[in-house]
Amino acid sequence: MSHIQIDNLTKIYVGRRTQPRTMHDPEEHSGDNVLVLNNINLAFEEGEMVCILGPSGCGKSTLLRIIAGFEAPTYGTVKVGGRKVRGPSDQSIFVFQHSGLYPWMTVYENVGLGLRHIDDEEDKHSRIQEHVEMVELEGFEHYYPHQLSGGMQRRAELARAIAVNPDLLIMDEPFSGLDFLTHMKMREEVVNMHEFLRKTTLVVTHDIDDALIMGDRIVVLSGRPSAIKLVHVLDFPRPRNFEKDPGLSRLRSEIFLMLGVPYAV
Ligand SMILES: Nc1ncnc2c1ncn2[C@@H]1O[C@H](COP(=O)(O)OP(=O)(O)OP(=O)(O)O)[C@@H](O)[C@H]1O
Repeated sequence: MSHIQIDNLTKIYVGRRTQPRTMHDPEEHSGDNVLVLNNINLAFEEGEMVCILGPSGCGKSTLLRIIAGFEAPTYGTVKVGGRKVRGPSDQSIFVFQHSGLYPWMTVYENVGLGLRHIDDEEDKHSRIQEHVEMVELEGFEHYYPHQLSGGMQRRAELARAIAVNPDLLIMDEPFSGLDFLTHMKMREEVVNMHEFLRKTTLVVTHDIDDALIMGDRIVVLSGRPSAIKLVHVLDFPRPRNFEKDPGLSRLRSEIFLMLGVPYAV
């Protein structure tokens, strides 16, 4: 059984109607309704990292929010671990596009947020510390988010997400807004962390290179209403390098082309 099973998923955002509905005016095209996801069928396996690409506004974030239980599908079902998703769960942790750290809490407190249920203070402390160290933030435990760089904030957020030991990690544009070098470093850290922890991880990204360097598989969505354009297993050896791997480089050009850019930059 797949870890995540998505069957016939359709999402329509319902807007204000300007005209009464008629027989020839199906719901998905009426009024200001927006058909975002159109009959998506996908399965994600336990422990794999899948990167989801697609043009802006095609519904990538919507898909993640539905899998995380923040939004309900209009039609179809999403199951995680064999159970139908009916709302957010502690086992599916969402890392947002922009820092979701609580500004009034220190790094230590933010990382410990999901561990409040642990009564044994020593155990709790060692779990927080272990995850702070995993993202190389030791020494910054008592800093507040505004005292950290953008990259450090993302690392703290990652530590907070992983500390609760979720079954599923969902990341929406995890590197957006980071400078180039921090982006590269964070990407490497996420890949290393995934190699080590093997959590099922879904990453939405605009960045084709990120998807090809990180993913065990990629899913490419078409423009809205989104349907699946490509599902591709990335069995290229790691660490991946476009210059040294002509197959990877060729696939990169194909995906650029698929997304409307006829030349890879
Ligand atoms: N709550 C909402 N109500 C109405 N429409 C929405 C809502 N959320 C998203 N949409 C619409 O759904 C479409 C898909 O949005 P979504 O954010 O999922 O796309 P995306 O592929 O993640 O975009 P981007 O890559 O630009 O972040 C957009 O047209 C957006 O306007």
